[in-house]
Amino acid sequence: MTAATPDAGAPPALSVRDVSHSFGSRKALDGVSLEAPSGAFTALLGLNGAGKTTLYSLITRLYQNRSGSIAVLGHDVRRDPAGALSRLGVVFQARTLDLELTVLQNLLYHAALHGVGPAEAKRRGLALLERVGLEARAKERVRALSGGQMRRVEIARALLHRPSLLLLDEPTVGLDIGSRRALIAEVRRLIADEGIGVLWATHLVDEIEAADRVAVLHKGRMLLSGDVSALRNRAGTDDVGAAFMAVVTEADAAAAGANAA
Ligand SMILES: Nc1ncnc2c1ncn2[C@@H]1O[C@H](COP(=O)(O)OP(=O)(O)OP(=O)(O)O)[C@@H](O)[C@H]1O
Repeated sequence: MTAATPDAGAPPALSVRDVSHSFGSRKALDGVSLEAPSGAFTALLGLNGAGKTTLYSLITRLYQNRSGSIAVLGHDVRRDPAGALSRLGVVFQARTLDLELTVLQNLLYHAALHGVGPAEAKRRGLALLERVGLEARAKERVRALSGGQMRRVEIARALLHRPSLLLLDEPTVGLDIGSRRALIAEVRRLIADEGIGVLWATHLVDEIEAADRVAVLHKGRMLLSGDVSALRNRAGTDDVGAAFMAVVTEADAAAAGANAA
């Protein structure tokens, strides 16, 4: 298979501009902007409570964004929700498969919700299961799968309607090191083969590679968004973990200084 190259003139897979969100008086996101290009792995890096899940909830329209704009491949989620959501595949942090249905039944059910006909859904579902190494388990109940295998089914399911953007919210939580590596490698292959854009929320810096894009979210603010080299240069270290912590610590110190003044 040849690698897919994204159209240079096309809008980015995801564009977030100046988005804020509050829960009562608690500001969870404060003027957040971010771009995830097609054909690239963008890591949304943030500690617990940074605002990653809130941002995903706004992109997927679980919450409605009231300020700023969010667009999936140029389709604004507020003005053209159907156009945006049809181009979006999501793997949530919590498992969302029906344990009592078979693997294939889970996929067919999801495909029906997206208007994919049964014959096409079965053909594509089996092809995607083969991709993630689970074709032989298609007729088993999901309950019989391991956590890592369930995650791979969720990724296959998220790709059924051929989205341009795949959002994953801390997808490796609870997986062992082998399953984590296999899952990340699979997603990277998908990017290379199909040219989709991926936004991968995590706090695990070892999931990031030198060629990736990285967006550092901290306490609701986007501290940095760009190439991994931009993060390293900003912190003056090649160690991505140390660079992440340096940027976060600097932001905390600046906030403490501003509060004391
Ligand atoms: N439904 C809610 N009601 C009130 N506050 C909320 C709600 N959801 C999130 N928050 C708050 O918003 C902030 C961001 O939370 P969010 O879950 O988006 O962070 P996160 O980066 O996904 O964290 P984690 O890595 O722990 O999952 C936190 O201060 C959190 O307490």
